[in-house]
Amino acid sequence: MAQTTNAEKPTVISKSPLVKQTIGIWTTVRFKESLVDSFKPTHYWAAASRYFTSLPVVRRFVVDVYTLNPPLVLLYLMGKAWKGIEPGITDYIRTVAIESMSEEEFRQDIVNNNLSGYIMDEYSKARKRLGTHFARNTLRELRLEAKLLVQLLRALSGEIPVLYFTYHALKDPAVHTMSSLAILRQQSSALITSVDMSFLMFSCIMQTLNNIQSLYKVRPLILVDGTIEYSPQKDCRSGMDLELKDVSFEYPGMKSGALHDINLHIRAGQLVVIVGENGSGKSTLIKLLSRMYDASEGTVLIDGLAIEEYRLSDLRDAMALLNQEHSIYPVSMGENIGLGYVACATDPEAIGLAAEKGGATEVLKSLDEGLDTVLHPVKTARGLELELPKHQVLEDILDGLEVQREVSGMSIRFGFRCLEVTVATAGEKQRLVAARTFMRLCSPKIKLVAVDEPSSALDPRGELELFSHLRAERVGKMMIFVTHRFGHLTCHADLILCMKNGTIVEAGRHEELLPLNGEYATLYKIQAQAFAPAQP
Ligand SMILES: Nc1ncnc2c1ncn2[C@@H]1O[C@H](COP(=O)(O)OP(=O)(O)OP(=O)(O)O)[C@@H](O)[C@H]1O
Repeated sequence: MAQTTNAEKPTVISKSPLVKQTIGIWTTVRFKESLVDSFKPTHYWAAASRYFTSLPVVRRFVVDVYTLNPPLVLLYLMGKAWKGIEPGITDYIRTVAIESMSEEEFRQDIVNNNLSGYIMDEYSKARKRLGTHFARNTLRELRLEAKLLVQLLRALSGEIPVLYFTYHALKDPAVHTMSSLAILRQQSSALITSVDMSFLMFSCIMQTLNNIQSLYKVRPLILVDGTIEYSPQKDCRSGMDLELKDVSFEYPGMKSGALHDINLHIRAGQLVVIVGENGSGKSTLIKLLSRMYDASEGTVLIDGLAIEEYRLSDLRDAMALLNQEHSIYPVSMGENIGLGYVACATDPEAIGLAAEKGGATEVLKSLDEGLDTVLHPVKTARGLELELPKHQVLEDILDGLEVQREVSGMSIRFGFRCLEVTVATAGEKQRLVAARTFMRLCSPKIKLVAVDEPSSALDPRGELELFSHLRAERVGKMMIFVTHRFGHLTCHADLILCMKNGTIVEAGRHEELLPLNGEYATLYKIQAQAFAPAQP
C-alpha cells in the first residue's frame, strides 16, 4: 500500500469542502477577536450555512465552540433557524396581509368590490400552504409571553406530577422507581404545552369575539339579503334604472337626518352629476343607491323593484364604486389593481391597460419592483432578542442575513424581512385606486358606476384624463359622479342634481339650471369667477 507523505495530507483535506470549511470556521473562532476582524462576513456566513447542512457534526461544533464564543454560536443557530423558516415566510406574509384586509379601513372597498369570497379563498390557500409553521407574531408566540396566571399554571403543571410521585414514593417506596419519575416528568411537560395552548386559544377566541362585537355595533351595517337574482333585462342595455321615493336617512347618533324626502328618477344610461356644499348629503345618496346602507324611510327601486329584494352579491357584482376613501391593500400593486375584477386578477395585459386608464403607469414605473411592489408591507419584525456585545463583524453578519435588526445598546433584535418602500403620495394612490376601478369595468356585469370625488388629490391634467377615460366607458352603464369641480363634467351630464341640507334643491341639465340663478348657478359662478380676468 502506498504511503501518504506529510506533504500530501493538506491536499487530501482541501479536497473535502466540508472538512476545509469546518477547519476554517474552527480556526476563526479559536483566534476569535484577532482573526474575526479580518474575515469577510459574507464568505463566513456562506461557509457557516453550508457547514450546518451536515447535521452529525452540528452537536459537536456547538458543544466545542460555544465555550469559545457564545454570541457567534447563537448567530449560527439563528441563521440555521432562519434558513428553516424562510420558505414559509412568503406564505406567512401573505396570510397576515390577507388577514389584515378584514380590518375596518378596507371594509368599504372590500364590500364594494364583493371581495369577501376571494379573500376567504386566498386566506385558506395561504394558511394551508403554511401548515402549522406560523401563527400571528410567530417568534413571539413561540416564546409565549408569560403572564402571571400562565406562569403559575405552568409551574403547577410541572410540579404537580412530582408532588404526586413524592407523596406515593414516601407512602410505598417499593412501587415507585426512577423510571416512573421520568415518565411523570414527560407527562408534565405535555401538560405544560396544553396549558400554553389553552391560553393561546383563549386569547384568540376573545379577539374574535371582540371583532364580531365591533362589527355589529354599527346598526346600518346589518343588511338583510334579498333573494331575487339581479340580471338586467335583455332590453335594458344601458345600465340600471334607479328611483327613490320619499327617501330619508339618518346615521346612528346623528341629531338631524342626512337625507330628507328625496324623490328622484335616474333613467338607465344617464350620466348624472351630483353637486352641492360640504355635508349636503351627496355621498350618502350614493351609499343608498349602492345599498351600502338601507334608507331609514322610503323606497329605493332598481329596475322597478325594491333594492332589498335583490341578492346583495349580485348587486355588488353589477356596481363599480370609486370613492374618496382610497385604500391600498397590503398586497402587491399588480394584485391591488387586479382585484378590481377577480376573474382577470392575474392578467398582466388587463392590469397594464387599467393602470394606463387610471393614470398609474408612471407611478408603477417609479417603483423599483413595479407591479410586484407592496406599498404597505406586512410588519413581521418581531423576533428573538439576543444580548450580544456590540461588534462590527456581528453587525456585518446581520446585514448579510437580510433580516431587520435594531441595535440598541447591547441588544440586537432579529425579525423577519420588512422592506421599506417609498410611500406613494395621495395623488399617486388615487391613480392606483382609479386603475382598480378601470379593471372592474372589464366585467360585463357592471351596470352602475358611481364615482365620489375621486380626483381631490389629482393635478388638473390627471383629473381631466380620469374623467375622459371614465366617460369613455359609459356604454351600457349608468354613471353617477359626485364632484365639487364642475368644469369637466357638468357640461356632459344628462342630469345634474344640486343638493343642499340633505335635499335635492335643483335637478336638470346645465343649460336648464344656469338661467334659474339658484343654488347651482351660484356654485358654478363662484368657480367660473376664479378664471375671469382680475378687476383693476
Ligand atoms: N358615518 C357617518 N356617521 C354620522 N354622520 C355622518 C356619517 N357620514 C356622513 N355623516 C353626516 O351626514 C351628512 C351628509 O354627509 P355626506 O358625506 O353625505 O355629505 P357630502 O355632501 O358628501 O359632503 P362632502 O362634500 O364634504 O363630501 C353630514 O352632516 C355628515 O356629517
